[in-house]
Amino acid sequence: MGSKEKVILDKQGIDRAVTRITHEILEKNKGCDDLVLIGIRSGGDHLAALLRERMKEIEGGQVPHGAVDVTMYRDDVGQGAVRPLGKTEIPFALDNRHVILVDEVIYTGRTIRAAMDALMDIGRPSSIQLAVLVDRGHRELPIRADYVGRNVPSARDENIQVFFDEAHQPLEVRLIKP
Ligand SMILES: O=P(O)(O)OC[C@H]1O[C@H](OP(=O)(O)OP(=O)(O)O)[C@H](O)[C@@H]1O
Ligand SMILES: O=c1cc[nH]c(=O)[nH]1
Repeated sequence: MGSKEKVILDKQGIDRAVTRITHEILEKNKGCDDLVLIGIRSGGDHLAALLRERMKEIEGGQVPHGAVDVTMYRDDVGQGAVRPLGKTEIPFALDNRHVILVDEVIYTGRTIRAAMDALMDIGRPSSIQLAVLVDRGHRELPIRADYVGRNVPSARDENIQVFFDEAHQPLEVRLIKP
């Protein structure tokens, strides 16, 4: 790791944040009966899988888990090469369910706007709630997260990256200075 990088959350810190967020989701929704978890590719789906596991440990229920690729819904889709990060895979109905949308980092909010449009094309959920591991500020749209692992004040030219191992388990979150 270079001197321009700083670890914001290590494995244990991520684990604690995921556990806390899971409890907050279960508290707010009075359990997991009507929930579905949708992760945004490519890292949000790994975090959604982790939340699903944690919910099973705490509550015993199996929450449906899907993934959304937002590439074609992005507002900059016409401005460069389009590189889908994976497929949208939601093999269940969203109607009348509470969707927990999951992503690694929220910054401008544009990815979340795209994800909400993608989901609304698929069904009509009762609600969409947003869980992120890191909120780094600098929103450009009126969007906020309902569940946040860590708020990290950042400069616009910095970058925050979540690293995963080969089994898609989160390893650490780093702030990278230019
Ligand atoms: O709020 P925003 O300004 O839209 O930024 C947040 C998005 O940026 C990152 O994805 P990125 O586009 O870097 O792709 P990645 O998931 O492959 O890292 C992150 O995972 C979020 O999806
Ligand atoms: O710092 C940032 C900004 C957008 N997306 C990220 O993953 N990190």
